[in-house]
This record gives sequence, structure tokens and C-alpha cells, in this order.
Amino acid sequence: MASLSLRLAATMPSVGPGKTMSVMSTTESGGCSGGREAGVRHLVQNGHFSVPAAVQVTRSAMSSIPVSGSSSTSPLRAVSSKISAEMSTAPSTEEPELETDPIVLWNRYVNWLYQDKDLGLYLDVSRIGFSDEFYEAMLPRFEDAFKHMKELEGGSIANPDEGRMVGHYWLRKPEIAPTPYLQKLILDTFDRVQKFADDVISAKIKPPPTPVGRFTQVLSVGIGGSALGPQFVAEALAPDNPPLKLRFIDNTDPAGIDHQIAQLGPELSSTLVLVISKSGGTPETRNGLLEVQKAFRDAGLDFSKQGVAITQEGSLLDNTAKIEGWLARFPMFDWVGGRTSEMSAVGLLPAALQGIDIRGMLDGAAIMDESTRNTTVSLIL
Ligand SMILES: O=P(O)(O)OC[C@H]1O[C@H](O)[C@H](O)[C@@H](O)[C@@H]1O
Repeated sequence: MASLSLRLAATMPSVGPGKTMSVMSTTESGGCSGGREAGVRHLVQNGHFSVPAAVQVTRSAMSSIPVSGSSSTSPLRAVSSKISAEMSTAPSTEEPELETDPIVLWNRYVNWLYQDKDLGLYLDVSRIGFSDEFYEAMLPRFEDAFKHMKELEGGSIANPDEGRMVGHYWLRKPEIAPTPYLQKLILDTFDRVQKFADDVISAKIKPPPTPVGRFTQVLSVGIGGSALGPQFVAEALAPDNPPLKLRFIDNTDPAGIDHQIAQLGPELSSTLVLVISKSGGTPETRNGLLEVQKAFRDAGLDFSKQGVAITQEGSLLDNTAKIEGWLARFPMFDWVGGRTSEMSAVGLLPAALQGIDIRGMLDGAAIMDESTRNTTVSLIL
């Protein structure tokens, strides 16, 4: 994986004032990496540091970085905020001084900057005040975490209370789901979501006769994990002029519910209502649904022709939608936690209805997952 070569360490020998030193990037196999250097150079070129090139740094150049306080080259001093005593397994619980030496800070930045060029992701933990000893003391925990992650992705029962697996990773890479049945379930659900959204956007699926003859708005009724993902994605990824506009009823505040319905106005007749609840029995969501159904009745509209349920099969919501003959039902899987459900129908359907490329979303998440499987935390020590 490309990401493997990106978790690199750079070494920088200590030098005296005015001397030049080199930043050498190394890969896991010990070779040089253009990736790391290019990334650091990119940051330099983008004005993060006033040095001529990432590979040649002088103390005089570094002195242009504003710092205050005493100077030290000790790598064990804190850099900024301190780690709380109960979190730290480091031998000393003394509060370290803040590091101020620009060379040490630079080394630390170069050593700890994580970058994944494919994803365009940079993570700089170098200003978090952990010491080398703290990092070493944490290594067994890192290993333990990676071991558990592997078991989790293999389908272990990770939620003993509910006796269920935790498999949202499989949603973006169905081939790693533990059984062919689950793989097929994921793929079939994706296809159904994509087709339904395409049909709504192209007006193949339309509301009962309305002046515009197609759905123009989406109203999502759901709370917590059944709302936050779709809200975030709508903020981050929706085009400026989506084919359908998405709004939310995400709490039980009566004034807020009335406000959303009032804003829809006559467009209620061309509104697709998504009722999203993993359990299918959350009272707040049920309240929202009852209010929306009343608004439909008051406007002389048939809610069942415009309602869609996303929930676990056999839940109260699922049974309601089935008995009332709603427009569509999509499954929520028991092995996907509510707060990690964005890549299930919970998040994919609202995203697709806004014209977002949901295949691309899944592919991006799969690359991110792959990065988290790299067990090399650092090559520095
Ligand atoms: O998706 P539902 O079963 O309706 O649950 C919706 C939400 O309910 C509560 O707020 C829980 O604390 C959340 O974790 C959950 O996401």
C-alpha cells in the first residue's frame, strides 16, 4: 500500500549554530522516500516554514520561527499541552517544561508528521506533549489495539451486551465481510439505494400528481447516529445546487418540527420523507414521524406514497412502513452501530439523493480503513 511508505521517520543530526544539517527520510525498509520529502517540501512551499527547502535547514533559518523561553535539545521535553497523569504510563508524572528550541521542534515535526498523499490527509501530532518514554510505554497498547481491530474486522463478537459483530468496515469493502451472505446483502443494498436515488432524481419515481411532477425536497426524520452522519456529509460534500434539497427533523422540539414543515410549505407535496432509526422505536423519531404524518393529512396528502423507512428488519418502524405500504424500505444491519452507520443506507441514500457520488465515498473510506491497518506507528525509535 502506498500508505505504508508514508509512515516514515526522518532523522536530523544535532548541529551547532550556523551549521547546515540534512533531513533524511527513510522507509520501513530503510530506503529513501520521495513521498515524505515531497510532502514536507509541499508544506515548506506552502509557507508553513520560512526555510529554503525541507532537506537543508540551518539554525539561522530556523531562528525566523517565532519562539520564546529557554532553548533545549532534550527530546523528552513537552511540546505543548501535557498528557494527563491517568492517561500516561510514562515513568515520570512530573509536568515537563514546554519545548521551545526551534531545531527540536522542527525535528519533532519532521519525525511525527503523518501524511497520506492519496487521501490528501496530514496529521501533525508533533505538538502534543508526549515524550519518547511515553511512546515506548504505549507500544504494547498500540499492539493490543491493532490485534483487537483485526479480530473486529474478522467478525468477532465485539459488543457482548448485544452479542453482535461490529462490521461497518465491510460496508466499504464487502469482500472482507466474514460470510458470502453478508457480502451479498451489502452489495444488493448498495445497488437498491443507488437505483432508488437515480429513479427519484430522474423522476421515474415521483410523488402523486404535483405541479412539478417530481420530488424536489427530502425531509430526514431521525436523531443521533441516524442524523449526524447525513448532516455532516450534506455540509461537506453536497453540490451547491443539489437535485433534491435535504432538511432534518433531528430532535423532538415541537417548534423546530413545525418550522421545518412550515418552510416546506406547498412543497410538502413533492417531499420525500426518510424516517431513519436503527432500533425503529426511538420515541423522538416516532414523535417527528407522527407530526409529519399529521401535516400530510392536514394538506390532504397520502404520506405512504412519499415515506421511506431505513431501519432494522422487523422493527416497529419497519412493520409500520410495511403495513401502511410506504414507498420503500431499506435495511439497517444489526452489526452496524448507529454512530458508524454513515456508509450504510442511513447515509448513502440521503447522499445519493443530493447527487453525491456514493461509490466514491465508499472507495475513499476503504482507503482510509487500509491506512488504519498499517501497524507501524513510528520508525523513529
Ligand atoms: O437509530 P435509532 O435507534 O433511532 O437511535 C438514534 C439514537 O438514539 C439515541 O440518541 C442514542 O444515544 C444514539 O446512539 C442513537 O444513534
